[in-house]
Order: sequence, then structure tokens, then C-alpha cells
Amino acid sequence: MRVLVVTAVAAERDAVVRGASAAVTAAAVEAEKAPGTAEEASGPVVELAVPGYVLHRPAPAGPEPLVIDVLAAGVGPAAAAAGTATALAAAALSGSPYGLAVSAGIGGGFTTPAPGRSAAVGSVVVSDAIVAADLGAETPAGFVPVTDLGFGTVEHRPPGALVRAVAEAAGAQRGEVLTVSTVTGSAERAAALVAARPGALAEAMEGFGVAEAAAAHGVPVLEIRAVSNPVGPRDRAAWRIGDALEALAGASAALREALRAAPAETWSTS
Ligand SMILES: O=C(O)c1cccc(C(=O)CC[C@H]2O[C@@H](n3cnc4c(=O)[nH]cnc43)[C@H](O)[C@@H]2O)c1
Repeated sequence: MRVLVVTAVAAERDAVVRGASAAVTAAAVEAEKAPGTAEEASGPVVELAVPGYVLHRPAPAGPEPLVIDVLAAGVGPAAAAAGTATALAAAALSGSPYGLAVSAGIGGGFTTPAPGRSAAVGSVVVSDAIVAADLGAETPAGFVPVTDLGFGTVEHRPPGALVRAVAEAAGAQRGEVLTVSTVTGSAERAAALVAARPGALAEAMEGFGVAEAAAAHGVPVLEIRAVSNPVGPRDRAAWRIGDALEALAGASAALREALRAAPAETWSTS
């Protein structure tokens, strides 16, 4: 299967490639399918051009049928949708379509959702719903989602069995990941988001864009977020981007292992 992983920035892309490459190496050595040392087994990263973008592909180990391409498409839902749609279309036109699109990167973690649920800095969240949290209209009665106005959708649901497999492999929590166009910067806004979506565990800025492009192409979608900061009052001193990128690399290794263990036939209809 071919998997497209879409990040916002190059640092996230490189973390995903590093994690997926480490997983390739471990799998190859464990299965003794590839000769040589761990370093030799992982091989170089191949760069592939699609119109307007460059994909990074960790070299597959031996004849493994799983191919993971990683694209840094830019910050925000529009950039994410444009990059994802381009890569999906290019692959489909070449006769080798992707079977899964993954939005991956760092994100904010909600620390005061429902009792017992909190996404701490350095932890990982795998989306069970990808939600456009601010797509709608502000009215005297409050925020109205675009679906209540008679348009489109505000939610995409990844395959449940895949969510469970990846979350288990990554030691991650499962929960809703909200896509916002404005980073939350106050306790009041954080509380309003959780009130509207009690299942929310994380927020970021790209998942819904990736999901809309994937839906247009009939491709399943997943979102993985490594928490770099709490959602709430702005506090740059609380950001832990390095820790989150390490967690993202670990989650990417887990993603690869989960996909090897649970191929698409086992989750594509769940
Ligand atoms: O200036 C700020 O206060 C601020 C706080 C958190 C993040 C930012 C960014 O500009 C990063 C945007 C980038 O990273 C993802 N991200 C990371 N944390 C969050 C968050 O708390 N809320 C939304 N997005 C976040 C996001 O997906 C973008 O790719 C600035």
C-alpha cells in the first residue's frame, strides 16, 4: 500500500521520515529480509517531484509492499488541502494511487476536557474524528457550524480499527483533533471549544484540509498529533517543540509498524 503523510513544515516532515526510516530498519533486521547493518538497511531518503511540491520517501527495506511518502505542504487547512490534493491526484494519474492520507505534526493539547482526559505536552493523540472547529458563522445565538447553514461537512472519521491499531502501537490517546485557523490563545476560547466538542483532545491547523482532499479522492484519512503546548493562554515558554518532534518520530515508527501488522483489508471498512 502507498501512504501519503502530510505535515505543515519541514521539521515535522523530517521527524516523520526519521521515525518511518527507523521502523524500516528495525523491521528489516528483525525479519532478516535485508542484508547489512541497521544503517545500511534503512538506506537514503528519495525525493520525488510532483507539480509544486517535493515528496520525501524513506527507502523501503527489501521487497516490503508498504511505501510512505511525506510531504511538507505548509501551515493551515488551505495549504494542507492544496498539497494533499496535488499529491493524491498525481499518484492517481500515474496509476499508483495512495490508499491512506495521514495529517501529522505537532499540536496543542487540551488539558481540561472531560474528567480523566488530558493531552499532556510530549504525548501523542490519534484522531477518532477530524473536526473543523471554526468553520461556520457567528450569530447572536453563538457559533453555528457550516452544516447547520446547509453546507458541506465539519467532521471526517478515520477508520476505527486503524485508529485503535495506531494508537496502541504509539502508546497514544484516541480523541477528536480540532482544526482551527487561529491558534487558541485564551482559557475562554479553549473552554468554548471543549464545550462545543467534549471529545476534543488536541487542536492543530491542517487536519481538516488533508481530510477534505482525501474525501474528494475517496481515500481514508488519519491524523496524528504530538503535543507541543497546552491549548489556552499564550505562553511561549511552555512550548516543547523538540520533545514533540521526538514524539512525532516515535509515532511515525509506530504508524509504519501498525500498517505492516494491519494491512488495509483489515481496517478499510471499519
Ligand atoms: O504564537 C502562538 O501563540 C502560537 C502558539 C502555538 C502554535 C503556534 C504556531 O504558529 C504553530 C502552528 C503550527 O503548529 C501546529 N500547532 C502547534 N500548536 C498548536 C496549537 O496550540 N494550536 C493550533 N496549532 C498548533 C499547527 O498545526 C501549525 O502547523 C503559535
